[in-house]
Amino acid sequence: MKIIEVHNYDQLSKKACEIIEEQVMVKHDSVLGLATGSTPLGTYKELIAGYKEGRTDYRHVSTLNLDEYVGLGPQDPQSYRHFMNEQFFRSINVNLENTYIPNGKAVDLQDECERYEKVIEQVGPPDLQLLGIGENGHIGFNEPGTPFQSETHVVQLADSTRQANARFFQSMEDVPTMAVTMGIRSILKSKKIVLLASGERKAQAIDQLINGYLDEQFPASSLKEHSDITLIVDEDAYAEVKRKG
Ligand SMILES: O=P(O)(O)OC[C@H]1O[C@](O)(CO)[C@@H](O)[C@@H]1O
Repeated sequence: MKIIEVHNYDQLSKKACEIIEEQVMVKHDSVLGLATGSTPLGTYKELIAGYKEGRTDYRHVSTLNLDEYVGLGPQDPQSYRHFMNEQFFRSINVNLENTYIPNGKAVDLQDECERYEKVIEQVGPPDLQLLGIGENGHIGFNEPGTPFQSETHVVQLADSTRQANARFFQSMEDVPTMAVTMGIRSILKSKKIVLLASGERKAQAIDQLINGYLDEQFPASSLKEHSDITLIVDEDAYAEVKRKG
């Protein structure tokens, strides 16, 4: 695992942007695997700035997102489709038809998982997958205990994950209890993975990722099996690793 330590969130966002821009410059029809949550927001802002300055062109790029809440559709401000449209897609020249996110409103969720896995096969795998990490080590919405062989599936969200994401909703009751997520096996198919972690809330998880063993109770440990992982961490997220020396 390649580890890039930076001072703060701003530098983390700039570094992630640099890596993604390089990917799109080298391969103009790159497939980008994208993530939601707070961590990649700065990266999207930097990428938008780069686009506006003429550094990048997303006309031929396709994107595959990791997950979506069950029950939320594109019009719901808290849906991940809405998040991606607002925070990134509408500010660049990507063709929206080439942006893929699971459908959280699908009537048959099992069918939706199978359909999305086929989309990943046909469009992907991502040349570069951007990832965040949950405090409990989740990647995408793969909660502790998810088999490493899992493909796109429906998950029951852990209480801690719902609490962590409650800040985006009016009340805890509004936070969905289920999501559709790419599985760990689906994520590991990406050619290159860039994992971002910022802030002291992530320090334990980063320590466990770097110093712990492969363990299905800690989904991010599956990344150790991938041959091209870049972890970008800021000082606070790296603090526990540093403290232990
Ligand atoms: O970047 P955040 O908001 O800390 O979230 C970390 C992870 O949690 C999720 O938001 C899901 O709870 C992921 O999408 C994200 O990678």
